[in-house]
Amino acid sequence: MKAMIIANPSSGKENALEYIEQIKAILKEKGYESTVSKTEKELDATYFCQDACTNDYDMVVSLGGDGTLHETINGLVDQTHRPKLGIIPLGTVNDFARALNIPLDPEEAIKLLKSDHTKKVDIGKFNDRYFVNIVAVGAIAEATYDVTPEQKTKLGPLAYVLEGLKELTSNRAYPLSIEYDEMKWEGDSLLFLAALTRSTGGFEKLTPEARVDDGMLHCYVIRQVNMIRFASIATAILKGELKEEEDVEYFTAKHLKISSPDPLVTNVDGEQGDRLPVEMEVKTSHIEVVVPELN
Ligand SMILES: Nc1ncnc2c1ncn2[C@@H]1O[C@H](COP(=O)(O)OP(=O)(O)OP(=O)(O)O)[C@@H](O)[C@H]1O
Repeated sequence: MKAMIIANPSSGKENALEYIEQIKAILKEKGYESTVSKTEKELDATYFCQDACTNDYDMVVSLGGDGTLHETINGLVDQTHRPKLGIIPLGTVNDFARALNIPLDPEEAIKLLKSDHTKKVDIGKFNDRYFVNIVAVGAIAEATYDVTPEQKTKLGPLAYVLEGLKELTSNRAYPLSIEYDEMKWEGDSLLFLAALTRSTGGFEKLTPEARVDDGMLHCYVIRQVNMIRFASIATAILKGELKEEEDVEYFTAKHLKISSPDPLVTNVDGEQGDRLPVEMEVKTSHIEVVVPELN
């Protein structure tokens, strides 16, 4: 069997290469011959992964942060032969690893590669690219670009949450039109979220209803509210009860289109995405990931 290790030397603490021998040794025990592909720039992970698919590799291991993982998955999704995916998280947020209960300690995640336990997970299509965790539209989505690399290193996921909350309190709402399955929602919204997993933005309670393999986008629309109501929504987020709030519309969808008269930018798995209008759908149980047995 053949495995490709896609390693981003610049991820996290810039120590990806220190783990390569350990990964190779574990994969060898499992009967894999490994090739190492080191990324040098944006999209390298996507091209490497596409090569692994067309050359019939049996497994691809992403060794890096969410950016590397995202690029790797984008290389997998459209292929007919899709190798199993192993994830060694080295980044700051590691949302997808959290959602799948993959250890955040790289050494522990490497040991997990021995496991025969896998899970087929949903992938979201967003215009002509893919996402695994969450799409956000509104003030919080715009805010995540203000997080500096220093803040990210010091505060980790909290940096996004703090920036996001700061922006939300500015109480800027945007007119949104959301067509989902056979339904439609229109109104002014502070924030729209479409989540595939329960771990989003480094927060394990933001979207607790979402499961990685339920074939659904879990959507939350926060309406324009006054500061008192906003405080109640912020508390609900911390308790994992966002959908219970009266100013929050919650629905699930397999397919949706979202538009606005304002040229709003989107945030897709923590990175800047296309401006509205955008279209999303779910590819159900599309990628097989090595996970711990408790999944
Ligand atoms: N050798 C390299 N040097 C610099 N950047 C690279 C290199 N190889 C890939 N990249 C780019 O670095 C981006 C960020 O990588 P990644 O998300 O893995 O690390 P990170 O930023 O430390 O993680 P996180 O975002 O979770 O904190 C990737 O999306 C990729 O485009």
